[in-house]
Amino acid sequence: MVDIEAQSSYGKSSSPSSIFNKVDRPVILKFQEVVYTIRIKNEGWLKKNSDKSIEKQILKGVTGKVLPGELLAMLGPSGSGKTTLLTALGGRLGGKLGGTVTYNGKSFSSIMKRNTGFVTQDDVLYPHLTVTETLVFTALLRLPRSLTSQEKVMHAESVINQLGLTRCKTSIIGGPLLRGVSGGERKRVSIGQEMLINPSLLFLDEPTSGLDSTTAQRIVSTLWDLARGGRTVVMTIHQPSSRLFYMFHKVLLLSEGNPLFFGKGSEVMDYFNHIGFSPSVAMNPSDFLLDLANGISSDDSSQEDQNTVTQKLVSAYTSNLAENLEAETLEADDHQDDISDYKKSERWSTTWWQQFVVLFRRGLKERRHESFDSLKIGQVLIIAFLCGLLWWQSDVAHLQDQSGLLFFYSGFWGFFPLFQAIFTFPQEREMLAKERSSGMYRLSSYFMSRTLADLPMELALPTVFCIITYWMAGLKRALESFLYALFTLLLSVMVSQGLGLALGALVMDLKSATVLGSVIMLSFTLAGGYYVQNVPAFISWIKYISISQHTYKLLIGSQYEHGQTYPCGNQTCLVDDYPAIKSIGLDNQVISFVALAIMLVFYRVVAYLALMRIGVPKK
Ligand SMILES: Nc1ncnc2c1ncn2[C@@H]1O[C@H](COP(=O)(O)OP(=O)(O)OP(=O)(O)O)[C@@H](O)[C@H]1O
Repeated sequence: MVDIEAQSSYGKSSSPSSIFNKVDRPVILKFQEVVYTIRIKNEGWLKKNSDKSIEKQILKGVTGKVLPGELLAMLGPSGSGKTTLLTALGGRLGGKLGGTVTYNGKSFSSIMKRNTGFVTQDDVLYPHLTVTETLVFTALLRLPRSLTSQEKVMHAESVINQLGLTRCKTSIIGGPLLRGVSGGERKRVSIGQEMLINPSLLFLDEPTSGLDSTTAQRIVSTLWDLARGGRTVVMTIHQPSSRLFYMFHKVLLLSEGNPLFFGKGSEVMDYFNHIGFSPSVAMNPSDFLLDLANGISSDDSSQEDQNTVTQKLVSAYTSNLAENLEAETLEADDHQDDISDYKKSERWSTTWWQQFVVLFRRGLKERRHESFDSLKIGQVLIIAFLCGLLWWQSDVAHLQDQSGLLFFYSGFWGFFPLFQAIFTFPQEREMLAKERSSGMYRLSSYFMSRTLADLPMELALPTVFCIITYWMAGLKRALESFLYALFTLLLSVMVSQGLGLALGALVMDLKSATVLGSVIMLSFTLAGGYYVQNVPAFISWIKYISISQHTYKLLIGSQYEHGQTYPCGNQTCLVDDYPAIKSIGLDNQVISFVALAIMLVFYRVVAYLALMRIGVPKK
């Protein structure tokens, strides 16, 4: 693999291709009568007696056509359906979508998906990676396997240069609590990630929101240049300045899901003038359009109510524009180049192994601060030394103390990895959804890399803990017993980690997953055979799935044998008769190994299956 920072000087000397070059396979985007309905649950105690759910129509028959080289801006007030339509056109919307959307006359396919760039409203980027690292990792994952790693790095460098990111290429992206690059630079990084694949179709959800007008202008100019290279560019925008407005080739105006205008940006004012709506004073066209979409006519004298204005605009659209648009979208395209000509075999740009290696390296880089978190390491070391001191050189004469230490092992190393792992997938949800919906990698390569990247540190900490406490506390002085105890502990850590991964992936909400994790692990601990020796029969099943029970049993097995005695009062007693050992038994160590091994696999399979729903539109 290439070293990203070492390779980053490539772009200076050579620019392999410009992102503004012509695309090979232009795409004509057509959408006819797009209707989208959702079901909203009627929740709350006040609505107890009403119907369980209501239907809400978000898009009410939107039609349009965008040609290669055109930049379409979708305007409308907040909640008018812009993002919903953009997501539908980008092939990322599940649920009840009516009407037809075609790309060069074909429906959306996985090949089309790989030729589509989609920039979401919120920039979903890793905060601890630099601009160069972000784009290089994306290039390594998204560019075809026919290119070498060095060529991919050069390509990323050329995108950095062309999007004007050279000045901040070594800065980290940053996040809410971490200072990084500016909002405009972050947006350009998001656009750059999509430009790497040189898409024929580019969708952007409010790429200028939150930016000053000069930065917004720069971004729209970039999009305009990208469109000029034969791309079909569709974006949503809230309130563009008049400078920006005249850069749009086409404009779609929405109001509560109804189209009010679709056509050339240069003709929009004439159209509204023609149907009797014109601004009373010279104003920014987008302000005027938004007023109209909100049902506010600038003609103060009429004092019409907002619904009447909207109704008038909707019927004017139906009688003046709808028919022509319908006819236009039904026209056969003389476009011969078909996106489906792409080789069907290349569903993924890179091999499974390449994806795994890149994702593994990216994971290590992004989480190096977490893995080597001094607070986490300090916490484990302090507890290890405290345990060592509290149980200092206890021997079998203090069987109760020793078995208490073993039970503490199983409890502490049940909870600790569980709570580390619970955060894994909820924290990555948005990134996974974004990258999976653009067909960047297989779920299996992501899953393996994500779970394995954390493992070295996850296993190093219990190993250090065990080395410190085992010898300080004077547990059985035999290498064999030490290794047995260490192996048991590591196995148990991996099972608890798996449970944390599964809960995080299933619930995808940190608060609920943490509560659920605490309840489950506490139940396992209570049923571990230490506190309650005779678990009632009707709840005895919990023993079989309790991580603590199996870990405790194996740890006891590593220290004591049948028939071994210990001094109790004035006499000697059998360890077999010590209540906590008697209740869980010294036999059937193998069953506990098998049970833990099954749980190790089972929880990971559950996590994997739960992740399959992320980044895939709901049916
Ligand atoms: N899954 C959903 N559940 C409930 N409501 C939804 C859902 N999806 C969309 N909506 C509703 O549909 C309407 C349109 O949403 P959308 O995000 O498309 O609007 P928008 O025009 O992009 O708004 P904004 O400019 O504020 O981003 C909103 O009222 C929104 O609340």
